[in-house]
This record gives sequence, C-alpha cells and structure tokens, in this order.
Amino acid sequence: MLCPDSDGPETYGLTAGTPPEPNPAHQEAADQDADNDTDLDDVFDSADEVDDGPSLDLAKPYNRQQASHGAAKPTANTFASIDDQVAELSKHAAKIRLDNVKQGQDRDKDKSDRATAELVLDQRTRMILLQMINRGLVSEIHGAISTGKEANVYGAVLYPDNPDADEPIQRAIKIYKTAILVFKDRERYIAGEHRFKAGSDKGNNRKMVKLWAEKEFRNLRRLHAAGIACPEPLMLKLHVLVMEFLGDKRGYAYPRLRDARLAGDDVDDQWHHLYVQLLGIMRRLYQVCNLVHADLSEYNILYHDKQLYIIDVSQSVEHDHPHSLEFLRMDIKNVGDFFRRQGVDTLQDRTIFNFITAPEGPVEEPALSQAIEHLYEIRPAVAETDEAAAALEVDNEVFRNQYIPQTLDEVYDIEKDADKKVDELVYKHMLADRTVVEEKEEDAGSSDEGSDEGAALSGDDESDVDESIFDKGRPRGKKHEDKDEKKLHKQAVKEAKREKRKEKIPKAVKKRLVSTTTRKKK
Ligand SMILES: Nc1ncnc2c1ncn2[C@@H]1O[C@H](COP(=O)(O)OP(=O)(O)OP(=O)(O)O)[C@@H](O)[C@H]1O
Ligand SMILES: [Mg+2]
Repeated sequence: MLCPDSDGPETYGLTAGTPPEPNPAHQEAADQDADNDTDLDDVFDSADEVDDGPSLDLAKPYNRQQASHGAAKPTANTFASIDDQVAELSKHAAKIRLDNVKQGQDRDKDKSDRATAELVLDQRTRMILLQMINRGLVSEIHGAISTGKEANVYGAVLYPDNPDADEPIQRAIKIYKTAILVFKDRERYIAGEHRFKAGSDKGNNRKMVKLWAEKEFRNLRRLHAAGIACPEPLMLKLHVLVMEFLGDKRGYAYPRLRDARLAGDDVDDQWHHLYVQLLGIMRRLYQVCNLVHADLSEYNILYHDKQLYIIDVSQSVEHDHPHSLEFLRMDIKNVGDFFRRQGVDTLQDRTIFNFITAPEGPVEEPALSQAIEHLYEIRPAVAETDEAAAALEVDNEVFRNQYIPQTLDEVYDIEKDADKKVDELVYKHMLADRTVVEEKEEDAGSSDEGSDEGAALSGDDESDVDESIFDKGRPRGKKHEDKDEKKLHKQAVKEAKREKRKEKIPKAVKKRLVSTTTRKKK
C-alpha cells in the first residue's frame, strides 16, 4: 500500500515544538522560510503519491536536500522500515476519537454526525494524524467542530507533560477533503497568484487540495505576523493543517460572528465598534499583509469578548491577483450587508474601498479606528430626504457594478475618465501619488478636504511609484469583457455621468492622467 521513495510531502511549522517565527516586514522571506522548513526524516515522505512530481517552487529546496541526503537513505529495507513505523504509529490509533463530538453547538450537530459517519479517514490522513500524535503536537483528536463541502475542522487536545502544573492545550485541525470535485471554483483564486504559479494542476485533486491547504497556512502566517487576530498556524502536512484553537479551555469554539449574541445596554455601540474594528482589519490585511480575504463574511469571522478573529483564508489573494479588487469589493459588500442587518449605520462601499486601498494612512490601532470615525465625521450630511437617500443607494449600486481596472493598462475609457474628478475614479490609488502636489500648486490652501476616504494622497515623487502595477494582470479591453460586464459597465458610466460632480478635474491633473496612461500603453 505504501510506496517508497518519491518526491515527498512538505511539512511546515512546528517540528519538535519549535514555533514558526514569521517576520512581518518580510512576508516573502517568511514564505520562503516555510519552503525550507521541510522535514525529510518522515515516514510519510515515502507514503506520498509516487506520481506527484514537485509541483511548487518550494519543491526546489526539498529536492536539493533530497539529493544530498539521498545517498544516506536506506533503500533495500524501506518497505520493512515503513511497515515498522506504521505499526509503531498504530499504537496511537485509539487517540483519534472522532466519534467523541465535543462541540455542543446546535448548528453542527447534524453535521458532526454526518462527519463521523462519512469520515472513515483515508489511510493517508489517518497516518498524518497518528504522526502528529506521535510527535506530541496533539495528544488526542476529538470530534468535528465543523464539517463542510471542502474541509472538516476537528478539535484536538495536547495534554501537558506535567498535568499538575499546566492546563491541556486545545488545538484545531483542518482537514481538506481530497475526494471532492469542487475545485473548478478554486482555480479562480489560485490562478493569478504569483506564489502558486507552478502549482496549479487542475487534473490532480490531491495536489490541488494540498496547494489549497498550503495557501491557507501561508496566509494565516501573514495575518498572524501582522498582528491580526486569527488562529496561529502550527503545522501543515499535505492537506492537514494544525492551528491554534479559538475557543475556551473546555474545547468549545468561539461562535461565528453570525451566531454572536451581544449582551448589555450598549449593544448598538458594540456592533458599531465591531464594524469599525473589522474595517481596520481589512485595511491592515490589505496594506500590511498584501492580501484580500476574498470570502469575508459573518461566517468566516469568529467572535469573542469584543474581538473579531479572521479565519478561513485559503482563498485569500495577493494584490496582484487579477480579481483582487473585485474580491475586495465583494468583501466590503458582504460585511456592510451583515452589519446593516445588525442596525449599524455603515459607510458607503466606495468610501470603505478607498479607505482600505489608500497607500497613505494609518495601519495600526488606535489610529485606524480613529481614521474610520473621521470618515463618519466628514461624510456628506446624512441623507434626510428620500431622494437623497435614494441617490446614495444609487451610488452604492453604481460602485458595486462598476468595472474595476486592476492596472492602468486595463482602464476602459481614459477619455471619459479624464472628465471625472480623481476622487471619483475607482482606481485612483493606482495613479501616481502626484495630484496633491499639483492641486496644491494650482490652488494653494485647498487640501484634500473634499476627499472622503480619510487617508490622504501623498505628495511623493513620481519615481516612487511602484512600476510593477503596470505589468501585471490580464489586459482587459472591451473585447475581453463578457456581455454582462459590458452592460454593467455601460450602466455604471451612465449613472456616474448623471451624478456628475460640479467641480471639474483640474487641467494639470487631467493632462497628467492622460499622459500617464498613454505612456504605459506603449
Ligand atoms: N482555529 C479554529 N478554532 C476554533 N474553531 C475553528 C477554527 N477554525 C475553524 N473553526 C470552526 O470551523 C468552521 C469552519 O472553518 P473554516 O471556515 O476555516 O472552514 P471552511 O473552509 O469554511 O470549510 P467549508 O468551506 O468546507 O465549510 C468555522 O466556522 C469555525 O466554527
Ligand atoms: Mg468558512
């Protein structure tokens, strides 16, 4: 059953109790650390698929080590050795107690039963879990916290060496399902990710799942390094990810934001603060981690004691992903919809989008929250008439349907855009941080007061512009758009015109806008 000697799986994270030490300032370096953090003296190296060639960049360091260690590896008795080790691991079998469903949450009851029934773990997964027990990463694995289409999450517990002195540590284990066919969708998230260029292999489910788990592991590391509340990722082995458990000492997970029940006299205030907290997290995620969550909603946020925890980041994408801004807009909408249902007075989607993407501005609390409160202060007077309220709603709709160019090369109609105020451009943060200087020159004394996004544009020199934004992404002119997109875009332009602002764009800015784009088109 077990086949010896192939390109084996990579293990990330805790090895013999060593916590990962990601560096927030060097995300790529952190990712690279993960690449090198392989454990080769591992029985499951041999248990991995024979036909799986190295699929990722991170296979390179592995291969190098493989080559240098290869000679020392016993070959003749590999089968016997693996069998011995399997037998050795089997002594832990009783510690995988998936029928012991600890999570008492109603929403999961049926699902847990289903999970138990359906989860006769495949041999590979079982071996990975046994090995984790053997290594002391966890002592026992319990019932499902959650089961879904793509992954199940289980509670696990690590009993301390000295039970008198230390409390048991709860952990969560996310096991991605390998025998499913829902990856068509996932391709959309992985394709376009420079980190996973070589990894996508639609034809191989197991590889795709592994990639997916790896994406979650790396993204969690980024969040954790950036100080965003999330489960700390501890170990990854193929499609099995061990992470910090977000819940109480007895093993009950924190509720999803959707299920959170706030108590007290100031529930409205609490919801408002959670909303502000989340917008801050989204900006931090974007600016510090370079990520867009891409599935952010009340289902993928846990709540405890006034704190939001971000989970489920397997589909999160980098800025340069061709759909990252669309995903961001979707996240903003989902978050807004949820908080409005809680009675929160939410900001306009467009305002939030600009707040999150503006390169200048705070990324740390409490300045983040203050900047958001400032957005409330400077927003146009609350729409008192039905007409004004409707106009605001129209603006929200326009924004939601607007075509968002991902790079300046993708700007749809520069001539039309040139007639708009810079603030109206959904891609304004892609433009060189130049306009303020010129605005100031033209109209001394006027600042960015009129802007409602809270974070001011900087007066940086053009040379500081990240040129890389110009050469990434699929060029998307009219002919690349599908019919619906075209229609939506047309509607958006029409609406936007109707709403046209009184002030026109300053001449110098207009000239600059045209010349920037023209230059890049060459
Ligand atoms: N670290 C954790 N600690 C406690 N509970 C967790 C943790 N991670 C996940 N959960 C629980 O498991 C649930 C599912 O997790 P997650 O959202 O990451 O999986 P998923 O990818 O949505 O799975 P699927 O899409 O298959 O439903 C969460 O809603 C949460 O209740
Ligand atoms: Mg989820």
